[in-house]
Amino acid sequence: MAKSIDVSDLDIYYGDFKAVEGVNMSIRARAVTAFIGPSGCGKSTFLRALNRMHEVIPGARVEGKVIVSGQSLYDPTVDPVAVRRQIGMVFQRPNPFPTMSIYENVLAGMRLNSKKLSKSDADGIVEKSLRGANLWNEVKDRLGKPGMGLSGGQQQRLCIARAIAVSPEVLLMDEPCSALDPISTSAIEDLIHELKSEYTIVIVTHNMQQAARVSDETGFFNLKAAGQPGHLVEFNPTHKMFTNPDEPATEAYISGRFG
Ligand SMILES: Nc1ncnc2c1ncn2[C@@H]1O[C@H](COP(=O)(O)OP(=O)(O)OP(=O)(O)O)[C@@H](O)[C@H]1O
Repeated sequence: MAKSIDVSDLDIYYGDFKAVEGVNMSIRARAVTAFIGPSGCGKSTFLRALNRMHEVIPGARVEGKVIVSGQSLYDPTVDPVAVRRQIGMVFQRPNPFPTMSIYENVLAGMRLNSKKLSKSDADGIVEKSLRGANLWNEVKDRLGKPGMGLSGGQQQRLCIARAIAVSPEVLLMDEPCSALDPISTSAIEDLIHELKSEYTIVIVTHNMQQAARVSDETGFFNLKAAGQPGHLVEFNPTHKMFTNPDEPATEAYISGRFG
């Protein structure tokens, strides 16, 4: 089931360095939320704090609250591995497992969850996930072939199929199209549009046209100065953000006057 995420007063650190400061935000279920902003303002850091991937870096930690449909993500009783299962992540570069077939790549997350699957259940999940990622028709006759043999755009859709195979509640995407050509980018954007009926999707993108095309809500992050923490300047419906933003800094960024 898609879940909403409420963030309050979130500070994010790498050791002593505060990378992101004071974020308050409500991310809606079954909607696409985009994060934009100049390089180094903490978009990826903030995204990784939403599924506890941030803390795998030694010395990294957060202060503040992240509530996922009523449950505190950083509560000491919460298992971070279970969180990462429920809140999946797709990365900038497609990263299928190099030694695995297309079929096994889709199931990799399920296998990690150590679920014993019957052949017919496994077949069903593979087909459903590949259909969900709009890849089924292109690969159905070569499921046993290596995932690495696909094009970049197909590999990224395979990674999305792998992420949705475990039925996550939220999908986090960190610049998922930055390594792709315009046609593959368009395929991923169409897919994001379809997936939002089932999932809560959060996407970091450098491409403002992409944010405008795919998202319902947009957060603009910025830095006050070099070496200072990044912060959320404005969070608004995407249409408003790109036509009539509240903050002059947002206006300057989206009109290309800096960043
Ligand atoms: N593993 C790390 N250890 C220490 N500092 C880090 C680490 N990763 C990121 N940072 C720092 O945290 C700040 C935010 O980085 P982050 O990658 O989140 O920004 P970003 O907005 O996603 O940038 P970009 O758009 O260039 O990807 C930067 O100052 C960066 O140098």
